[in-house]
Amino acid sequence: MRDLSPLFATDSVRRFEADAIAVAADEAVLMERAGQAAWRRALELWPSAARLLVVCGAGGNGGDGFVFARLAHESGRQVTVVEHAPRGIHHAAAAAARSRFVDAGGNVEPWRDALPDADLVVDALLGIGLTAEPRNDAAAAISAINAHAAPVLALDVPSGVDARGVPGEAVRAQATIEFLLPKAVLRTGRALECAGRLSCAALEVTGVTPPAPNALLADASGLSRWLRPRRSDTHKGEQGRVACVGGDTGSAGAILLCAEAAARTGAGLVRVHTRDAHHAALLARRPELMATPECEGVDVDWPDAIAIGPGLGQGNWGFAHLHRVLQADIACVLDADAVTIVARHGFTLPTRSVLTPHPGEAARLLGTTTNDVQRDRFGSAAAIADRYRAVVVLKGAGTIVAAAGRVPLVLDAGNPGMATGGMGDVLAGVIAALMGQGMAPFDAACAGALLHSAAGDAAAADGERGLLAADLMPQLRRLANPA
Ligand SMILES: NC(=O)C1=CN([C@@H]2O[C@H](COP(=O)(O)OP(=O)(O)OC[C@H]3O[C@@H](n4cnc5c(N)ncnc54)[C@H](OP(=O)(O)O)[C@@H]3O)[C@@H](O)[C@H]2O)[C@@H](O)CC1
Ligand SMILES: [K+]
Repeated sequence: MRDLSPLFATDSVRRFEADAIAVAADEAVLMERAGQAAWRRALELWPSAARLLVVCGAGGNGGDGFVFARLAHESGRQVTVVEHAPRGIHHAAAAAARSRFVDAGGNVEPWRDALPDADLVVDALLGIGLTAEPRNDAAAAISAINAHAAPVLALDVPSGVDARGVPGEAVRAQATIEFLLPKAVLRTGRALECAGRLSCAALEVTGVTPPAPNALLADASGLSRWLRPRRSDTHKGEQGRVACVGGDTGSAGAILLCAEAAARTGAGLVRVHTRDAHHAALLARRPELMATPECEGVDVDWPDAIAIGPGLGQGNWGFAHLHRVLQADIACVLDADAVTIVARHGFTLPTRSVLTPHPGEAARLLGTTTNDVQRDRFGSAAAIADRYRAVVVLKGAGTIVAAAGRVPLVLDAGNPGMATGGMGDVLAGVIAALMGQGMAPFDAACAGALLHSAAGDAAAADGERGLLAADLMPQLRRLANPA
């Protein structure tokens, strides 16, 4: 079993930094080590970059940049520092780092609306001291970094990322080197896209207890934590009966994908509740499935878990099915239209519920905007979990699984090729199948979201563009059986 990697909120990093300064090393020492680690990283990633441009801000992040600049200058590189400090440098260690660079013969130019040519840009403008949208002057410097032709190495965070996400303009880096502890905020949403390749330098701090993690990062290697081989004497009744509810007229494909994914994730029996007109096509494609005549409705006593929502629609047909399911005390996954109906009517959910919203659906659940959700993905996932007393899988780059009282999981898996129709339907089937096999909702959501993203990555080996939801099926089967 591999452990999941701990991630930290910015205020936890701040507290750890304060402890480190009190116990292990003073701020200037940490800054020196940060600059050294960044310089080593630059040499590793861009060994032949001869002309280096370091954009330094007024705080500790700028100080790291000055250390970097001095080391690069001492190694014989051509270094220019562009300083963006309209209110001057008030940070003592940063001011000292600046003086050492200048004393070593380094060249500092003030920010003047444009940046000189270079082979590599180092972004040392803003670090974790940012607490709001960058002011106009800083936003202009960020835009100039983004417009530069050279690759960008960001120090600690891409400038413009704050503790919750990306409030406005932000640097889009090829790589980011974090200091002390890896940050949760950089593993999801727009901040993830801005960070590029991530690495973390621990700055040789010893004898200081790290804080409790604020999130856990999971990649495909974590699947074996949840998915164990089956007992040899098992039978299909033990592997879970899963009902998939959805596929109103014209949306048969959505519920077929959901049901097939449940079967490929090991559900013992899968029953589909959809329009009668869809049955022939459904059973022709997957004869292992069962389809219940519409007139019988959903038998909530039969399944061990239900996936409801794919292609459900928001009309009377879908509403009636959802209403029936929510009366029962059953493990259920609510996806797509089911999420929207729940948001609209404020239904109370069964105790074992998993909601799988994309950011737009999450905004409906919270009565806010998609931008607000993306601005603070961890906070939004937690707020939905609290409000609806459910496990939440907030989809999108760096999918988050959250539940009240649990440390959230964030996925280091998935790819842009998965932004296509039907992928969410597959996810709902996967999670329902795992709940049907006896997993608790939070574990099923974690394992299911990871399995789904890992299957998407495996399927994308043939190319992200043109990836279809159905391409995940063979990969789901393979990955659901880790060695
Ligand atoms: N953590 C660690 O262990 C270690 C941390 N270290 C490093 O220190 C960094 C943290 O340093 P920090 O606290 O000085 O903050 P930081 O990000 O440089 O920004 C401060 C400056 O930002 C500015 N500014 C603020 N808001 C703004 C706005 N809205 N819009 C525009 N500007 C705004 C404000 O400038 P001013 O308003 O004065 O012009 C202020 O002076 C950290 O990320 C890491 O790199 C390493 O050296 C060692 C180990
Ligand atoms: K930065």
